[in-house]
Amino acid sequence: MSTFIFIIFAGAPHQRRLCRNWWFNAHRNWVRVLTSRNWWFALTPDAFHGALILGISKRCYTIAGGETQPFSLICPRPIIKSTSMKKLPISYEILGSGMILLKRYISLRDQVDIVNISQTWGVGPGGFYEPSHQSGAKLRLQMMCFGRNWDPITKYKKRFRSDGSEPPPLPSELISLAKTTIQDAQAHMDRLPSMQPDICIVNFYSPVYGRLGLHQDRDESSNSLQRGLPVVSVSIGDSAEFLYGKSRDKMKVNSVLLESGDVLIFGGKSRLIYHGVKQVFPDTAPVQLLQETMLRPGRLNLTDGAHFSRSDILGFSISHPLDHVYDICWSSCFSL
Ligand SMILES: O=C(O)CCC(=O)C(=O)O
Ligand SMILES: [Fe+2]
Repeated sequence: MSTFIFIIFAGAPHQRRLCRNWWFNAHRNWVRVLTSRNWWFALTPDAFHGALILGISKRCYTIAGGETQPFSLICPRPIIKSTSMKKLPISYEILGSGMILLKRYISLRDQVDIVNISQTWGVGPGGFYEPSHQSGAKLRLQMMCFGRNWDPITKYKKRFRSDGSEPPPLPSELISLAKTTIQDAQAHMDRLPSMQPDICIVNFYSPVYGRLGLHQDRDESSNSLQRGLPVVSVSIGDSAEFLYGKSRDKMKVNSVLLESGDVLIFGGKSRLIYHGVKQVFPDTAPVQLLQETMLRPGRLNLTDGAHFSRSDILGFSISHPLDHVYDICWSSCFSL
């Protein structure tokens, strides 16, 4: 179910966009005061000083919490606007040492499979939920984990979530995808270690409202971080503006567009880059993907990583010029 709001913003296109972004930000704490089957009235005292907003309740765009149903990636709806899948070939862009963006790397077929896998597990125990920061503020996304539980407060410390659920096992398709992607990336760049994933964080961002602040992925084992074992980040659905940089300084970060089917890898010297999602652009998902999956408006991101490295498991740490070769052997042990 989704929520459609009809509000007309006047002005030049950039003013309308600013206004719309502001409105979505200001209304994340909607208060529903009256509902019927298809209509509801929401009071928004924070932004409009008590103005009454009229909406039609269908729920795909529901961005505030309070739902009792598990969050579903699927939402049947007419596809009004969307982009058709570009017939451009796969290409790559090196964004830094150990950081590479593979454009259009994942085929439509595989994107559909990834949505279906995420949906199947996402509605079950250990599925999507809205995580909170220590302050109590909610992250502006839905999240679930495969393989190992991570959340912004307990990090990897707790095996079970506060609702008692355990993360589902990491699907073999996601393991193979991460490993193959790294192998392909290694053909284009040096100093990118191989990686055997044991964790995948799945995020879903609503358009306009969804975002993720600048952060480092640094809760994995110290061996994994020291060895720069890469993170493999897969984007599906609406496009996003992704920020990355050496520090949290917003003035110094770089920005790149992540589109459906793109894979971003950061390992080696870039393993601890600051990164975040600034915004998700509505109606930018490929129309074929929406037709085949009925994916709700927004962006799905899967971040695969290695919480443990080979050294953690073998109980010693190797630092050797041939580390790269060891890593390949180690990965092949797992793929047998
Ligand atoms: O959605 C993305 O592209 C980034 C996700 C991310 O950084 C994370 O889950 O740690
Ligand atoms: Fe991250």
